[in-house]
Amino acid sequence: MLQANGAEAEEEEQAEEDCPELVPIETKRREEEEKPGPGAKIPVTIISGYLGAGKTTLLNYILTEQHSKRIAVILNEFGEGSAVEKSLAVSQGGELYEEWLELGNGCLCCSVKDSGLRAIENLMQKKGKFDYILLETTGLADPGIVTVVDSKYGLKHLAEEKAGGLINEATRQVALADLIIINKTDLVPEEDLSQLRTAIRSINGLGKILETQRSRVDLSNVLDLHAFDGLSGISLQKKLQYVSATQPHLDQNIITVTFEAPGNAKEESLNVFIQNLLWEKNVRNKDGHCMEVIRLKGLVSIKDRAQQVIVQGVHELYDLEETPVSWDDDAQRTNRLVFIGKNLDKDVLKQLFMATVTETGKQRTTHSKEGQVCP
Ligand SMILES: Nc1nc2c(ncn2[C@@H]2O[C@H](COP(=O)(O)OP(=O)(O)OP(=O)(O)O)[C@@H](O)[C@H]2O)c(=O)[nH]1
Ligand SMILES: [Zn+2]
Repeated sequence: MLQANGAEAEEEEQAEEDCPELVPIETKRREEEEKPGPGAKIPVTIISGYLGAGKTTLLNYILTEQHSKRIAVILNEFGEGSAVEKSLAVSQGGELYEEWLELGNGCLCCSVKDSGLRAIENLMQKKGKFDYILLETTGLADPGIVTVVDSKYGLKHLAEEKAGGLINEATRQVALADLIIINKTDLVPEEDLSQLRTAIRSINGLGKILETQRSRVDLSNVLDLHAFDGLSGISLQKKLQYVSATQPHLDQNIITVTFEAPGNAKEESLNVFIQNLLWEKNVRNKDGHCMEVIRLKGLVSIKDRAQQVIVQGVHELYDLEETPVSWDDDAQRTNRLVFIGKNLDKDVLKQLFMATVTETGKQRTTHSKEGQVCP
């Protein structure tokens, strides 16, 4: 997770291989901004989107808009060469600071892992505390993702075909998003907008969709994308309940599926289940195609744990996080999971989950056909 976490800060130094954890912000928060919930975590929002969709416009809007939040912004502009100069702007009490840092090319989790993370750490130490960190990027990202889609070219980008049946970048960005901003609505008639909306919703049944001009969005929608989740398992439970399963729309075949399975999950087995999906990629649908999960989100009940646990997954990265919310009584204990990805089959996933993860299930170790390995 890309969030500051006091306990992990020291380990971070040694565990260079692991994905990043930001340094702790031990300074006291301003009282009027004191929020409930555990520790001083800084939400990281990542702004992705196709070239020219309006990411910079959104960042500029956020930085110039009146708000009482202290926000650090890292611009991850496109450029040539193996190391690209990134502009880093910091809005603090209305003033704007700028810095430059070097991030290696490649997907965000790798970039942030090395120099990017260090730059953020330095920044935090130098400038003190921030309420939010925003990153603009076109690559892979951690939870807290805003994707800006161009009204005029969005459909075309979503339909782009990639060699070898790979998922195109635009679809991936929409699939990963917690918030999808359909920007430049001034450029297209309602009919086109409606088509784009349908295509986006068919890919991602979980994220919120907003429509804007000049990326002018209510900031409360952009900041704190996951604070809600972390503070209240109950709210997430409600939210997940209303997630719509989707039907494939464009050729990309990325859909959202969701299921609920009552009972307790065995933590060990849950990890194996998730790792088979995200790491081994050896879970097949009824046609024998390997499922490819881009985004995973859920609220689970883990055996011997009083609190509700949130599952967050983005590509190979995933994370189980305890919420402050307890299960009221045992009858209420249930697991609700949402998957966004390719070749997904709800029935197969649910059966596998019930058979291998929940307490009552019969033991079954793997779901892959023998001798066949998923790519
Ligand atoms: N017509 C119209 N143009 C817009 C809107 N929002 C942004 N633009 C324009 O679109 C262009 C690209 O916007 P940027 O914010 O630079 O897009 P970006 O996603 O940061 O682009 P890259 O960093 O190159 O990927 C600029 O010329 C903006 O002025 C909008 O709502 N309507
Ligand atoms: Zn990576």
